Amino acid sequence: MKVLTSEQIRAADQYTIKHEPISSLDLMERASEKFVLKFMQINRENRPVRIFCGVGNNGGDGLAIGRLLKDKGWDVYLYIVGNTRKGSEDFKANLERSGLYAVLNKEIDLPKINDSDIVIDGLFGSGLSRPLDGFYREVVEFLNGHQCTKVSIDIASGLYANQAMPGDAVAFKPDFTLSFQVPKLAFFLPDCHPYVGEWCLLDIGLNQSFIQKQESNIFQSELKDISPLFPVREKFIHKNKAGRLMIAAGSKGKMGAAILCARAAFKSGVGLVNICSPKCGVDILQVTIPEAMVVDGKGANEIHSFPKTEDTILIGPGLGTKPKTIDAFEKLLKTTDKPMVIDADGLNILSKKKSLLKLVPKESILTPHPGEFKRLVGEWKNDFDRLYKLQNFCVKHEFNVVLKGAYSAVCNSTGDVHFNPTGNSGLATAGSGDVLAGIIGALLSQSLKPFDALRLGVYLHGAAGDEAGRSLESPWIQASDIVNFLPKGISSLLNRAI
Ligand SMILES: NC(=O)C1=CN([C@@H]2O[C@H](COP(=O)(O)OP(=O)(O)OC[C@H]3O[C@@H](n4cnc5c(N)ncnc54)[C@H](OP(=O)(O)O)[C@@H]3O)[C@@H](O)[C@H]2O)[C@@H](O)CC1
Ligand SMILES: Nc1ncnc2c1ncn2[C@@H]1O[C@H](COP(=O)(O)OP(=O)(O)O)[C@@H](O)[C@H]1O
Ligand SMILES: [K+]
Repeated sequence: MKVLTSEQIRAADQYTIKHEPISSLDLMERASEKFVLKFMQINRENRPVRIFCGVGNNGGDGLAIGRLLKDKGWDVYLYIVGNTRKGSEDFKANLERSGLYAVLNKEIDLPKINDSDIVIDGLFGSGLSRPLDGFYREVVEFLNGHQCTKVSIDIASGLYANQAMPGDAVAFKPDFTLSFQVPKLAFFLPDCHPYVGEWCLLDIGLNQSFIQKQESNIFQSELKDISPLFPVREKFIHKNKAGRLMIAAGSKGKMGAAILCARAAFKSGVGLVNICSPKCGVDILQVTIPEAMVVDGKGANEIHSFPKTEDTILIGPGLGTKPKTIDAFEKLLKTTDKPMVIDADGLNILSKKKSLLKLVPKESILTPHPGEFKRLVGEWKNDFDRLYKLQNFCVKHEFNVVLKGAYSAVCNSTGDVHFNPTGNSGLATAGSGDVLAGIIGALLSQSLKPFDALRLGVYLHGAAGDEAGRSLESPWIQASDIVNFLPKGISSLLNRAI
Protein backbone atom coordinates (compact mmCIF):
# COMPACT_ATOMS: atom_id res chain seq x y z
CA MET A 1 0.00 0.00 0.00
CA LYS A 2 1.35 3.40 -0.95
CA VAL A 3 2.05 6.05 1.65
CA LEU A 4 1.00 9.40 0.19
CA THR A 5 1.74 12.99 1.12
CA SER A 6 -1.00 15.36 2.32
CA GLU A 7 -0.96 17.02 -1.09
CA GLN A 8 -1.47 13.69 -2.88
CA ILE A 9 -4.30 12.75 -0.51
CA ARG A 10 -5.98 16.10 -1.15
CA ALA A 11 -5.63 15.46 -4.89
CA ALA A 12 -7.17 11.99 -4.42
CA ASP A 13 -10.11 13.62 -2.57
CA GLN A 14 -10.61 16.04 -5.45
CA TYR A 15 -10.28 13.36 -8.12
CA THR A 16 -12.83 11.16 -6.35
CA ILE A 17 -15.24 14.06 -5.95
CA LYS A 18 -15.03 14.79 -9.68
CA HIS A 19 -14.98 11.26 -11.08
CA GLU A 20 -17.12 9.09 -8.80
CA PRO A 21 -18.83 11.57 -8.82
CA ILE A 22 -19.75 12.55 -5.27
CA SER A 23 -20.15 15.96 -3.69
CA SER A 24 -17.40 16.88 -1.27
CA LEU A 25 -20.09 17.22 1.42
CA ASP A 26 -21.22 13.65 0.80
CA LEU A 27 -17.62 12.43 0.87
CA MET A 28 -17.24 14.13 4.23
CA GLU A 29 -20.43 12.43 5.39
CA ARG A 30 -19.10 9.05 4.23
CA ALA A 31 -15.80 9.64 6.04
CA SER A 32 -17.68 10.65 9.19
CA GLU A 33 -19.91 7.56 9.06
CA LYS A 34 -16.84 5.33 8.79
CA PHE A 35 -15.26 7.17 11.68
CA VAL A 36 -18.36 6.71 13.86
CA LEU A 37 -18.55 2.97 13.14
CA LYS A 38 -14.94 2.46 14.18
CA PHE A 39 -15.25 4.84 17.12
CA MET A 40 -18.14 2.77 18.47
CA GLN A 41 -16.11 -0.44 18.15
CA ILE A 42 -13.32 1.12 20.20
CA ASN A 43 -15.58 2.81 22.75
CA ARG A 44 -18.46 0.50 23.48
CA GLU A 45 -19.68 2.35 26.53
CA ASN A 46 -21.72 5.52 26.08
CA ARG A 47 -19.74 8.38 27.63
CA PRO A 48 -19.77 12.16 27.17
CA VAL A 49 -17.95 12.99 23.92
CA ARG A 50 -16.37 16.43 23.55
CA ILE A 51 -15.47 17.30 19.97
CA PHE A 52 -13.09 20.19 19.30
CA CYS A 53 -13.46 21.48 15.75
CA GLY A 54 -11.42 23.88 13.64
CA VAL A 55 -13.12 25.64 10.75
CA GLY A 56 -11.56 23.65 7.87
CA ASN A 57 -12.74 20.29 6.59
CA ASN A 58 -11.28 18.44 9.58
CA GLY A 59 -13.59 20.57 11.70
CA GLY A 60 -16.38 19.77 9.22
CA ASP A 61 -15.74 16.07 9.88
CA GLY A 62 -15.89 16.80 13.62
CA LEU A 63 -19.32 18.43 13.30
CA ALA A 64 -20.68 15.61 11.13
CA ILE A 65 -19.30 12.99 13.54
CA GLY A 66 -20.95 14.85 16.43
CA ARG A 67 -24.32 14.83 14.67
CA LEU A 68 -24.05 11.11 13.81
CA LEU A 69 -23.02 10.18 17.34
CA LYS A 70 -25.92 12.22 18.77
CA ASP A 71 -28.29 10.32 16.47
CA LYS A 72 -26.96 7.13 18.01
CA GLY A 73 -27.72 8.37 21.48
CA TRP A 74 -24.30 9.64 22.54
CA ASP A 75 -23.99 12.65 24.78
CA VAL A 76 -22.10 15.04 22.47
CA TYR A 77 -20.63 18.51 23.14
CA LEU A 78 -19.33 20.53 20.20
CA TYR A 79 -16.68 23.23 20.58
CA ILE A 80 -15.42 25.39 17.74
CA VAL A 81 -12.08 27.18 17.69
CA GLY A 82 -11.70 29.76 14.91
CA ASN A 83 -13.76 32.18 12.94
CA THR A 84 -16.83 30.28 11.70
CA ARG A 85 -17.49 32.91 9.02
CA LYS A 86 -14.13 32.02 7.46
CA GLY A 87 -14.84 28.29 7.55
CA SER A 88 -14.70 25.97 4.53
CA GLU A 89 -17.95 25.40 2.58
CA ASP A 90 -18.39 21.90 3.98
CA PHE A 91 -17.64 23.10 7.50
CA LYS A 92 -20.36 25.73 7.15
CA ALA A 93 -22.83 23.22 5.69
CA ASN A 94 -22.25 20.91 8.65
CA LEU A 95 -22.48 23.79 11.10
CA GLU A 96 -25.98 24.47 9.81
CA ARG A 97 -26.90 20.82 10.35
CA SER A 98 -25.48 20.83 13.90
CA GLY A 99 -27.46 21.58 17.00
CA LEU A 100 -25.93 23.41 19.92
CA TYR A 101 -22.25 24.29 19.84
CA ALA A 102 -19.94 26.64 21.71
CA VAL A 103 -17.34 28.89 20.08
CA LEU A 104 -14.19 29.09 22.18
CA ASN A 105 -12.13 32.28 22.03
CA LYS A 106 -10.10 32.46 25.20
CA GLU A 107 -8.87 30.36 28.11
CA ILE A 108 -11.89 31.08 30.27
CA ASP A 109 -14.16 29.47 27.63
CA LEU A 110 -12.45 26.09 27.98
CA PRO A 111 -14.84 23.46 29.36
CA LYS A 112 -14.34 21.15 32.32
CA ILE A 113 -13.33 17.70 31.11
CA ASN A 114 -13.62 14.56 33.24
CA ASP A 115 -11.34 11.55 32.99
CA SER A 116 -14.31 9.44 31.90
CA ASP A 117 -15.07 11.74 28.92
CA ILE A 118 -13.83 11.15 25.40
CA VAL A 119 -12.21 14.01 23.51
CA ILE A 120 -12.27 14.02 19.70
CA ASP A 121 -9.75 16.22 17.94
CA GLY A 122 -11.07 17.82 14.74
CA LEU A 123 -9.07 21.04 14.92
CA PHE A 124 -6.72 20.45 12.00
CA GLY A 125 -6.15 17.55 9.65
CA SER A 126 -4.05 17.25 6.55
CA GLY A 127 -4.48 20.98 5.83
CA LEU A 128 -2.11 22.07 8.60
CA SER A 129 0.18 24.66 7.04
CA ARG A 130 2.15 26.02 10.01
CA PRO A 131 2.84 25.18 13.64
CA LEU A 132 0.03 25.78 16.09
CA ASP A 133 0.23 29.08 17.90
CA GLY A 134 -1.94 31.45 19.94
CA PHE A 135 -5.20 30.07 21.21
CA TYR A 136 -4.97 26.86 19.08
CA ARG A 137 -1.77 26.00 20.91
CA GLU A 138 -3.39 26.75 24.27
CA VAL A 139 -6.36 24.51 23.46
CA VAL A 140 -4.14 21.61 22.42
CA GLU A 141 -1.94 21.98 25.52
CA PHE A 142 -5.09 22.11 27.66
CA LEU A 143 -6.45 18.92 26.05
CA ASN A 144 -3.10 17.13 26.35
CA GLY A 145 -3.19 17.86 30.07
CA HIS A 146 -6.22 15.57 30.51
CA GLN A 147 -6.14 11.84 31.16
CA CYS A 148 -9.37 11.02 29.30
CA THR A 149 -9.47 8.91 26.11
CA LYS A 150 -8.47 11.03 23.13
CA VAL A 151 -9.14 10.32 19.48
CA SER A 152 -7.92 12.25 16.44
CA ILE A 153 -9.79 12.57 13.19
CA ASP A 154 -7.45 11.69 10.29
CA ILE A 155 -4.26 13.02 11.91
CA ALA A 156 -3.53 14.77 15.20
CA SER A 157 -3.80 18.55 15.14
CA GLY A 158 -0.32 20.02 14.87
CA LEU A 159 1.33 16.88 13.48
CA TYR A 160 2.68 17.07 9.93
CA ALA A 161 2.07 14.01 7.78
CA ASN A 162 5.35 14.12 5.90
CA GLN A 163 7.80 16.42 7.61
CA ALA A 164 9.22 16.90 11.08
CA MET A 165 7.55 19.23 13.57
CA PRO A 166 9.82 22.11 14.63
CA GLY A 167 11.44 21.42 18.01
CA ASP A 168 9.19 23.65 20.12
CA ALA A 169 5.96 22.87 18.27
CA VAL A 170 2.92 21.42 19.98
CA ALA A 171 0.52 18.75 18.73
CA PHE A 172 -2.43 16.85 20.12
CA LYS A 173 -1.55 13.54 21.78
CA PRO A 174 -4.26 11.01 20.95
CA ASP A 175 -4.69 7.47 22.17
CA PHE A 176 -6.12 6.61 18.74
CA THR A 177 -5.94 8.13 15.28
CA LEU A 178 -8.69 7.02 12.92
CA SER A 179 -7.32 8.05 9.56
CA PHE A 180 -8.74 8.07 6.07
CA GLN A 181 -7.77 5.70 3.25
CA VAL A 182 -3.97 5.72 3.17
CA PRO A 183 -1.35 5.84 5.92
CA LYS A 184 0.66 8.96 6.56
CA LEU A 185 4.44 8.69 6.84
CA ALA A 186 4.41 10.11 10.38
CA PHE A 187 2.46 7.04 11.58
CA PHE A 188 5.52 4.81 11.15
CA LEU A 189 8.09 6.95 12.92
CA PRO A 190 8.99 6.62 16.62
CA ASP A 191 9.37 10.41 17.11
CA CYS A 192 5.76 10.88 16.03
CA HIS A 193 4.26 8.06 18.09
CA PRO A 194 3.12 10.32 20.99
CA TYR A 195 1.07 12.24 18.42
CA VAL A 196 -0.41 9.18 16.74
CA GLY A 197 -1.17 6.49 19.33
CA GLU A 198 -2.84 3.37 17.95
CA TRP A 199 -3.96 4.01 14.42
CA CYS A 200 -6.15 2.45 11.80
CA LEU A 201 -7.28 3.26 8.30
CA LEU A 202 -10.88 3.81 7.25
CA ASP A 203 -11.73 3.06 3.64
CA ILE A 204 -13.69 6.07 2.41
CA GLY A 205 -13.73 4.93 -1.21
CA LEU A 206 -11.12 7.31 -2.66
CA ASN A 207 -10.37 6.45 -6.28
CA GLN A 208 -7.96 3.49 -6.27
CA SER A 209 -6.64 3.87 -9.79
CA PHE A 210 -5.76 7.50 -9.03
CA ILE A 211 -3.97 6.39 -5.85
CA GLN A 212 -2.08 3.68 -7.78
CA LYS A 213 -0.82 6.26 -10.24
CA GLN A 214 0.63 8.53 -7.56
CA GLU A 215 4.37 8.56 -7.34
CA SER A 216 5.66 7.39 -3.99
CA ASN A 217 8.67 5.39 -2.91
CA ILE A 218 7.21 4.74 0.53
CA PHE A 219 4.91 1.75 1.12
CA GLN A 220 3.38 -0.33 3.85
CA SER A 221 3.97 -4.06 3.25
CA GLU A 222 0.74 -6.00 2.93
CA LEU A 223 0.10 -9.73 3.14
CA LYS A 224 -1.08 -9.80 -0.48
CA ASP A 225 2.36 -8.57 -1.60
CA ILE A 226 4.28 -10.75 0.82
CA SER A 227 2.62 -14.17 0.52
CA PRO A 228 3.57 -14.72 -3.16
CA LEU A 229 7.23 -14.42 -2.13
CA PHE A 230 7.26 -17.75 -0.22
CA PRO A 231 9.69 -20.13 -1.94
CA VAL A 232 8.04 -23.22 -3.38
CA ARG A 233 9.58 -26.55 -2.32
CA GLU A 234 9.62 -28.90 -5.24
CA LYS A 235 8.76 -32.56 -4.87
CA PHE A 236 12.13 -33.96 -5.95
CA ILE A 237 14.24 -31.31 -4.26
CA HIS A 238 17.52 -32.32 -2.59
CA LYS A 239 18.93 -30.57 0.50
CA ASN A 240 21.83 -29.20 -1.52
CA LYS A 241 19.35 -27.46 -3.78
CA ALA A 242 17.05 -26.31 -1.00
CA GLY A 243 19.46 -23.61 0.13
CA ARG A 244 22.94 -23.84 1.62
CA LEU A 245 23.85 -21.29 4.23
CA MET A 246 27.12 -20.56 5.98
CA ILE A 247 26.57 -18.76 9.25
CA ALA A 248 29.70 -17.01 10.50
CA ALA A 249 28.78 -16.16 14.04
CA GLY A 250 29.66 -16.38 17.70
CA SER A 251 32.60 -15.72 20.01
CA LYS A 252 33.33 -16.70 23.60
CA GLY A 253 30.23 -15.97 25.68
CA LYS A 254 28.14 -15.24 22.58
CA MET A 255 27.61 -18.66 21.02
CA GLY A 256 23.89 -18.30 21.72
CA ALA A 257 23.66 -15.84 18.83
CA ALA A 258 24.91 -18.51 16.40
CA ILE A 259 22.52 -21.09 17.84
CA LEU A 260 19.43 -18.87 17.59
CA CYS A 261 20.42 -17.86 14.11
CA ALA A 262 20.88 -21.44 12.90
CA ARG A 263 17.69 -22.67 14.57
CA ALA A 264 15.72 -19.90 12.86
CA ALA A 265 17.33 -20.77 9.52
CA PHE A 266 16.31 -24.43 9.83
CA LYS A 267 12.71 -23.42 10.59
CA SER A 268 12.80 -21.17 7.51
CA GLY A 269 13.36 -23.87 4.95
CA VAL A 270 17.13 -23.92 4.55
CA GLY A 271 18.52 -27.20 3.18
CA LEU A 272 21.87 -27.23 4.91
CA VAL A 273 23.75 -25.06 7.37
CA ASN A 274 27.47 -24.78 8.05
CA ILE A 275 28.39 -22.71 11.07
CA CYS A 276 31.85 -21.16 11.14
CA SER A 277 32.73 -20.95 14.82
CA PRO A 278 35.70 -20.21 17.08
CA LYS A 279 37.16 -23.28 18.74
CA CYS A 280 35.40 -22.52 22.02
CA GLY A 281 32.03 -22.85 20.28
CA VAL A 282 32.47 -26.07 18.35
CA ASP A 283 31.29 -28.50 21.05
CA ILE A 284 28.53 -26.18 22.18
CA LEU A 285 27.14 -26.03 18.65
CA GLN A 286 27.46 -29.75 18.00
CA VAL A 287 25.47 -30.52 21.12
CA THR A 288 22.81 -27.83 20.85
CA ILE A 289 22.13 -27.83 17.14
CA PRO A 290 22.82 -31.30 15.73
CA GLU A 291 21.32 -30.42 12.34
CA ALA A 292 24.18 -28.00 11.62
CA MET A 293 27.73 -28.79 10.54
CA VAL A 294 30.47 -26.84 12.25
CA VAL A 295 33.53 -25.40 10.54
CA ASP A 296 36.59 -24.43 12.56
CA GLY A 297 37.12 -20.67 12.45
CA LYS A 298 40.66 -21.13 13.79
CA GLY A 299 40.74 -18.63 16.67
CA ALA A 300 40.28 -19.92 20.23
CA ASN A 301 37.66 -17.39 21.37
CA GLU A 302 36.75 -15.61 18.17
CA ILE A 303 36.88 -16.39 14.48
CA HIS A 304 40.22 -15.75 12.79
CA SER A 305 39.48 -17.30 9.42
CA PHE A 306 36.40 -17.94 7.30
CA PRO A 307 36.33 -20.81 4.82
CA LYS A 308 36.02 -19.99 1.14
CA THR A 309 32.51 -21.07 0.24
CA GLU A 310 29.87 -21.08 -2.46
CA ASP A 311 27.16 -21.14 0.22
CA THR A 312 25.09 -18.06 0.93
CA ILE A 313 26.91 -16.21 3.70
CA LEU A 314 25.35 -14.77 6.83
CA ILE A 315 27.87 -13.01 8.99
CA GLY A 316 27.83 -11.12 12.22
CA PRO A 317 25.71 -12.37 15.16
CA GLY A 318 27.88 -12.51 18.28
CA LEU A 319 31.01 -12.29 16.12
CA GLY A 320 32.95 -9.67 18.10
CA THR A 321 35.11 -7.03 16.47
CA LYS A 322 38.64 -8.17 17.35
CA PRO A 323 41.36 -7.14 14.83
CA LYS A 324 41.91 -10.72 13.60
CA THR A 325 38.19 -11.15 12.97
CA ILE A 326 38.16 -7.87 11.06
CA ASP A 327 41.08 -9.04 8.91
CA ALA A 328 39.33 -12.34 8.24
CA PHE A 329 36.13 -10.51 7.28
CA GLU A 330 38.10 -8.34 4.85
CA LYS A 331 39.63 -11.47 3.25
CA LEU A 332 36.19 -13.06 3.00
CA LEU A 333 34.78 -9.98 1.30
CA LYS A 334 37.55 -10.17 -1.27
CA THR A 335 36.64 -13.76 -2.18
CA THR A 336 32.97 -13.32 -3.04
CA ASP A 337 30.65 -11.12 -4.99
CA LYS A 338 27.46 -12.98 -4.03
CA PRO A 339 24.99 -10.92 -1.95
CA MET A 340 25.34 -11.82 1.72
CA VAL A 341 23.51 -11.03 4.98
CA ILE A 342 25.43 -8.80 7.39
CA ASP A 343 24.13 -8.38 10.93
CA ALA A 344 25.25 -7.15 14.35
CA ASP A 345 29.07 -7.23 14.74
CA GLY A 346 29.40 -7.65 10.98
CA LEU A 347 27.88 -4.18 10.79
CA ASN A 348 30.00 -2.89 13.64
CA ILE A 349 33.11 -4.01 11.76
CA LEU A 350 31.94 -2.07 8.71
CA SER A 351 31.46 0.98 10.94
CA LYS A 352 34.93 0.60 12.44
CA LYS A 353 36.55 0.17 9.04
CA LYS A 354 34.39 2.04 6.56
CA SER A 355 36.75 1.23 3.67
CA LEU A 356 35.29 -2.31 3.76
CA LEU A 357 31.90 -1.01 2.65
CA LYS A 358 33.02 -0.88 -0.96
CA LEU A 359 34.04 -4.56 -0.81
CA VAL A 360 30.57 -5.68 0.30
CA PRO A 361 28.84 -7.34 -2.67
CA LYS A 362 26.12 -5.26 -4.31
CA GLU A 363 22.57 -6.15 -3.27
CA SER A 364 23.77 -7.51 0.07
CA ILE A 365 21.35 -7.35 2.99
CA LEU A 366 22.24 -5.33 6.09
CA THR A 367 20.12 -5.59 9.22
CA PRO A 368 21.01 -2.76 11.65
CA HIS A 369 19.06 -1.66 14.68
CA PRO A 370 19.11 2.15 15.14
CA GLY A 371 22.36 2.06 17.18
CA GLU A 372 24.18 0.07 14.52
CA PHE A 373 22.74 2.28 11.80
CA LYS A 374 23.96 5.41 13.58
CA ARG A 375 27.46 3.96 13.73
CA LEU A 376 27.28 3.39 9.97
CA VAL A 377 25.84 6.73 8.83
CA GLY A 378 26.28 9.18 11.71
CA GLU A 379 23.73 11.29 13.59
CA TRP A 380 20.36 12.30 12.16
CA LYS A 381 18.25 15.34 12.96
CA ASN A 382 14.94 13.52 13.31
CA ASP A 383 13.21 10.37 12.09
CA PHE A 384 12.34 11.88 8.71
CA ASP A 385 16.02 12.67 8.24
CA ARG A 386 16.90 9.14 9.39
CA LEU A 387 14.69 7.71 6.67
CA TYR A 388 16.32 9.97 4.11
CA LYS A 389 19.74 8.75 5.29
CA LEU A 390 18.54 5.15 4.98
CA GLN A 391 17.45 5.72 1.38
CA ASN A 392 20.72 7.49 0.50
CA PHE A 393 22.83 4.77 2.11
CA CYS A 394 21.01 2.03 0.19
CA VAL A 395 21.23 3.84 -3.13
CA LYS A 396 24.87 4.84 -2.65
CA HIS A 397 26.08 1.31 -1.85
CA GLU A 398 23.38 -0.67 -3.70
CA PHE A 399 22.39 -2.47 -0.51
CA ASN A 400 19.10 -3.73 0.89
CA VAL A 401 18.76 -2.59 4.48
CA VAL A 402 16.23 -3.17 7.23
CA LEU A 403 16.29 -0.50 9.88
CA LYS A 404 14.83 -2.51 12.74
CA GLY A 405 12.28 -1.48 15.35
CA ALA A 406 8.49 -1.19 15.46
CA TYR A 407 7.44 -0.80 11.79
CA SER A 408 10.89 -1.87 10.60
CA ALA A 409 11.79 0.13 7.49
CA VAL A 410 12.93 -2.17 4.70
CA CYS A 411 14.73 -0.27 1.96
CA ASN A 412 15.98 -1.55 -1.41
CA SER A 413 18.92 -0.42 -3.49
CA THR A 414 16.80 2.07 -5.42
CA GLY A 415 15.55 3.75 -2.25
CA ASP A 416 12.04 2.28 -1.99
CA VAL A 417 11.02 1.90 1.64
CA HIS A 418 8.47 -0.70 2.78
CA PHE A 419 7.32 -0.39 6.39
CA ASN A 420 6.63 -3.74 7.99
CA PRO A 421 3.31 -4.00 9.86
CA THR A 422 3.81 -7.26 11.79
CA GLY A 423 5.39 -7.72 15.21
CA ASN A 424 4.97 -6.29 18.66
CA SER A 425 7.05 -4.77 21.43
CA GLY A 426 7.72 -8.25 22.88
CA LEU A 427 10.25 -8.62 20.06
CA ALA A 428 12.48 -6.05 21.73
CA THR A 429 14.44 -8.79 23.49
CA ALA A 430 17.97 -10.16 23.38
CA GLY A 431 18.52 -12.55 20.50
CA SER A 432 15.50 -11.37 18.51
CA GLY A 433 17.76 -9.87 15.84
CA ASP A 434 19.79 -13.09 15.59
CA VAL A 435 16.58 -14.96 14.84
CA LEU A 436 15.69 -12.40 12.17
CA ALA A 437 19.11 -12.76 10.54
CA GLY A 438 18.70 -16.56 10.45
CA ILE A 439 15.31 -16.29 8.76
CA ILE A 440 16.59 -13.84 6.14
CA GLY A 441 19.74 -15.90 5.52
CA ALA A 442 17.66 -19.02 4.97
CA LEU A 443 15.37 -17.24 2.50
CA LEU A 444 18.29 -15.71 0.60
CA SER A 445 19.91 -19.15 0.34
CA GLN A 446 16.71 -20.42 -1.28
CA SER A 447 17.36 -18.12 -4.25
CA LEU A 448 14.91 -15.40 -3.39
CA LYS A 449 15.93 -11.99 -4.67
CA PRO A 450 17.69 -10.21 -1.79
CA PHE A 451 14.99 -7.58 -1.34
CA ASP A 452 12.26 -10.25 -1.41
CA ALA A 453 14.14 -12.38 1.13
CA LEU A 454 14.44 -9.31 3.31
CA ARG A 455 10.79 -8.20 3.05
CA LEU A 456 9.47 -11.72 3.59
CA GLY A 457 11.92 -12.41 6.43
CA VAL A 458 11.03 -9.26 8.34
CA TYR A 459 7.30 -9.88 7.86
CA LEU A 460 7.65 -13.50 9.00
CA HIS A 461 9.72 -12.63 12.06
CA GLY A 462 6.99 -10.20 13.15
CA ALA A 463 4.23 -12.71 12.40
CA ALA A 464 6.01 -15.37 14.49
CA GLY A 465 6.31 -12.84 17.31
CA ASP A 466 2.61 -12.08 17.03
CA GLU A 467 1.72 -15.80 17.12
CA ALA A 468 4.00 -16.26 20.15
CA GLY A 469 2.39 -13.33 21.97
CA ARG A 470 -1.11 -14.60 21.23
CA SER A 471 -0.48 -18.25 22.05
CA LEU A 472 1.56 -17.61 25.17
CA GLU A 473 -0.92 -14.88 26.15
CA SER A 474 1.99 -12.75 27.17
CA PRO A 475 3.43 -9.41 26.08
CA TRP A 476 6.88 -10.79 26.88
CA ILE A 477 8.55 -13.09 24.43
CA GLN A 478 11.86 -14.95 24.56
CA ALA A 479 13.90 -15.06 21.34
CA SER A 480 13.59 -18.87 21.34
CA ASP A 481 9.80 -18.42 21.33
CA ILE A 482 10.08 -16.54 18.04
CA VAL A 483 11.89 -19.55 16.56
CA ASN A 484 9.38 -22.00 18.01
CA PHE A 485 6.43 -20.04 16.65
CA LEU A 486 7.88 -19.60 13.17
CA PRO A 487 5.94 -22.57 11.73
CA LYS A 488 2.72 -21.14 13.16
CA GLY A 489 3.58 -17.71 11.77
CA ILE A 490 4.28 -19.23 8.37
CA SER A 491 1.08 -21.28 8.28
CA SER A 492 -1.01 -18.34 9.46
CA LEU A 493 0.31 -16.23 6.60
CA LEU A 494 -0.14 -18.97 4.01
CA ASN A 495 -3.65 -19.80 5.23
CA ARG A 496 -4.75 -16.19 5.36
CA ALA A 497 -3.36 -15.60 1.89
CA ILE A 498 -5.51 -18.37 0.34
N1 LIG B 1 -13.84 16.38 0.79
C1 LIG B 1 -12.61 16.29 1.26
O1 LIG B 1 -11.69 16.94 0.76
C2 LIG B 1 -12.41 15.49 2.46
C3 LIG B 1 -11.60 15.94 3.51
N2 LIG B 1 -11.58 15.33 4.68
C4 LIG B 1 -11.07 15.98 5.87
O2 LIG B 1 -10.52 17.22 5.54
C5 LIG B 1 -9.29 17.41 6.21
C6 LIG B 1 -8.46 18.40 5.50
O3 LIG B 1 -9.23 19.57 5.49
P1 LIG B 1 -8.63 20.96 5.05
O4 LIG B 1 -7.84 20.79 3.82
O5 LIG B 1 -9.77 21.92 5.00
O6 LIG B 1 -7.64 21.29 6.20
P2 LIG B 1 -7.78 21.39 7.80
O7 LIG B 1 -6.73 20.54 8.34
O8 LIG B 1 -9.16 21.17 8.25
O9 LIG B 1 -7.43 22.92 8.13
C7 LIG B 1 -7.13 23.82 7.13
C8 LIG B 1 -7.47 25.21 7.61
O10 LIG B 1 -6.69 25.50 8.73
C9 LIG B 1 -5.85 26.63 8.47
N3 LIG B 1 -4.60 26.37 9.14
C10 LIG B 1 -3.64 25.48 8.83
N4 LIG B 1 -2.69 25.46 9.77
C11 LIG B 1 -3.06 26.37 10.71
C12 LIG B 1 -2.51 26.80 11.93
N5 LIG B 1 -1.36 26.30 12.40
N6 LIG B 1 -3.13 27.74 12.63
C13 LIG B 1 -4.28 28.25 12.19
N7 LIG B 1 -4.88 27.88 11.04
C14 LIG B 1 -4.27 26.96 10.31
C15 LIG B 1 -5.76 26.71 6.99
O11 LIG B 1 -5.56 28.05 6.69
P3 LIG B 1 -4.41 28.51 5.67
O12 LIG B 1 -3.31 27.52 5.64
O13 LIG B 1 -5.12 28.60 4.38
O14 LIG B 1 -3.98 29.81 6.23
C16 LIG B 1 -7.15 26.22 6.58
O15 LIG B 1 -8.08 27.27 6.71
C17 LIG B 1 -8.73 16.03 6.27
O16 LIG B 1 -7.72 15.90 7.27
C18 LIG B 1 -9.96 15.23 6.58
O17 LIG B 1 -10.23 15.27 7.97
C19 LIG B 1 -12.43 14.16 4.88
O18 LIG B 1 -13.68 14.64 5.25
C20 LIG B 1 -12.55 13.36 3.62
C21 LIG B 1 -13.11 14.18 2.52
N1 LIG C 1 8.99 -2.17 19.80
C1 LIG C 1 9.10 -3.10 18.84
N2 LIG C 1 8.03 -3.49 18.13
C2 LIG C 1 8.16 -4.43 17.17
N3 LIG C 1 9.31 -5.05 16.86
C3 LIG C 1 10.40 -4.70 17.54
C4 LIG C 1 10.36 -3.71 18.55
N4 LIG C 1 11.62 -3.57 19.05
C5 LIG C 1 12.40 -4.43 18.39
N5 LIG C 1 11.68 -5.11 17.46
C6 LIG C 1 12.19 -6.12 16.55
O1 LIG C 1 12.99 -7.04 17.27
C7 LIG C 1 14.23 -7.28 16.58
C8 LIG C 1 15.35 -6.78 17.50
O2 LIG C 1 16.58 -6.89 16.88
P1 LIG C 1 17.94 -6.45 17.58
O3 LIG C 1 17.78 -5.07 18.15
O4 LIG C 1 19.04 -6.69 16.64
O5 LIG C 1 17.99 -7.47 18.79
P2 LIG C 1 19.22 -8.31 19.37
O6 LIG C 1 20.46 -7.52 19.08
O7 LIG C 1 18.97 -8.40 20.83
O8 LIG C 1 19.17 -9.62 18.71
C9 LIG C 1 14.12 -6.55 15.26
O9 LIG C 1 13.59 -7.41 14.28
C10 LIG C 1 13.11 -5.45 15.55
O10 LIG C 1 12.41 -5.03 14.40
K1 LIG D 1 -7.39 16.16 13.75
